Order: sequence, then structure tokens, then C-alpha cells
Amino acid sequence: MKFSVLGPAGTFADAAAHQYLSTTHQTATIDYHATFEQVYQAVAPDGIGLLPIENQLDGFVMATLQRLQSEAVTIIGETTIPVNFGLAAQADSLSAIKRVYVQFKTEGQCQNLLSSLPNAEIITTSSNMVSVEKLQHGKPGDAAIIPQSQMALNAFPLMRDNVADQLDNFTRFTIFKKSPTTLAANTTLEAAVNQFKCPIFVTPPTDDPGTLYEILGYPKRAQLNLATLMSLPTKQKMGIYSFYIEISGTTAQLDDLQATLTEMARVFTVQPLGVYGL
Ligand SMILES: O=C(O)C(=O)C[C@]1(C(=O)O)C=C[C@@H](O)C=C1
Repeated sequence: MKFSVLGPAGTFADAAAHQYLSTTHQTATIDYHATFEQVYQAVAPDGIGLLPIENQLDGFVMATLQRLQSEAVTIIGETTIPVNFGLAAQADSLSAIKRVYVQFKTEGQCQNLLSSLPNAEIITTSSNMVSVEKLQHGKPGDAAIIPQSQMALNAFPLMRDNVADQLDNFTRFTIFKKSPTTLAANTTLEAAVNQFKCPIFVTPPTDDPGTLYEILGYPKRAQLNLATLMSLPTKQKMGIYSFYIEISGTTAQLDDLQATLTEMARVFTVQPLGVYGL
């Protein structure tokens, strides 16, 4: 099986993919791609892909949510890993740094450090390992924010550990297949699983007062837990939003989940994204 992830080897996505394979006792050939878009495009009909969905410090990854919203995918699992960064530079001091390479989601996790580099131009990269490569092939005055695990493997005049805004920092990744799912497919789970998660998009037909309140009433009445709520523009009209919702519960509640989604689908457009064990 081919497992498409953000590369090159050594990204947090790579670490997350290995963690997912080991906890689910699977093997796969990791297939690295340079951007989220290329990762998504590369997922083979019989393969799987992995994209980051949220970070503890910088919040949801909109590019991933937009992908899930616009394409027919089935989410089959999730995995969360600790994330930390170091600063490496071809410079003797912070004030001598002229350019700093930083992955776009990493930037929001290292705000304190970046604001202490007023003379540095921030150059955004597509992956943390690309930041490492840019520095390795860089020139005096260059710096990069790189995975903390890369600090021991690189030697530059200036090395500063643990530069994320806080040490306690995690990123959650979603694992998906590139095929649609249906509401009816939502109740089959392996027997060993106790807890499930069910991500869906819900789009109300109009923007009436209390629409969101009404949507949230469905899982509440069924005693299903609402784990995540994000609103995304439908892009069709200003003011009309789609809601990305993750419902969680115990496997004993799968029938209630099914009934709830069916009821919701009578009133709203419900796009199911699968049900997976936790
Ligand atoms: O560049 C990487 O190492 C990635 O795996 C991407 C990514 C992300 O975009 O969220 C993953 C985890 C960190 O939050 C920062 C970057």
C-alpha cells in the first residue's frame, strides 16, 4: 500500500505516518510529496494519505479542511504527535540573521522567536524539512526553524533549542482514502474499538437566526459528544457557511449516530466523511 505524506523524510507528517502505521499494525510504502496539494493528488485509489488537521498553538489547517470539503474522501483514522522546533543559523547572533526559512504552519507556532528577529525577512516554505535543506544550501545570514529532532543532526554557528511558543504542543493528523463514503456506511467498525469519531460537513440551506443552534441540538439530544466545530465559507455566497463537525461517542452509540445523521440530512446538506475508531 502507498501512503502519501508531506516530505522529504523527517517532516512531522512523516513521523505521524510512522506512528499511525505502528499503532494500527500496518505496513506501507511512504510516498513523499512537496506540498499538501501534491500529497492529496498522489493518493492512489488503493492507497492512503495523511494531512495535518490542527495544531494546538496555531489552530486548524484551513488547506486540509478545504480539501476535505471539496473532494470525496473517507477519513479512516487520526494520529497526534508532539511538535517542537529549534532555530539554526549561519550567523553569530540573532541580530545578524537576515533571512529565516519557516514552514507556513510552523510560523504561527514560533511567534515569540520571530518577533525577536526584526531584521530578518521571513521566507515561508512548504515543509519543515525544506527549511532544513534551504539552510544547508544557504548563505551567511540565513536561519531556519527546523524540527527539534534535526538539531542534533546539524551543526551551525547559532543553534537554539525549543523555540516554539510553548513546550506543550501537539499536531493532529488525519488519514484518508480518496473515495466517497455514505451515511449508511457509517456504522461498521472493528469489534475491538470502544470509541469512534465521525467527521461531517453540515451546510444549512439558508442563513437564518439560530441555524447553528439548531444543528448542534441534534447531537446534544442523542447525547453524542461534539468534539470539533469549524466554519468554512461555501464560497457560493457571502454569509453562507459550511460547518465541519466531529462527533464522538462509544461504539454502543453507533445506532444513535446513524439515526441522528439521518435526521440531520432531512433538514441540512450532510456530507459524511467516515467513522473511525479511536
Ligand atoms: O513540515 C512538516 O514537518 C509537516 O509535517 C507539516 C506541519 C503542518 O503543516 O502542520 C506539521 C506539523 C507542524 O505543526 C508543522 C508543520
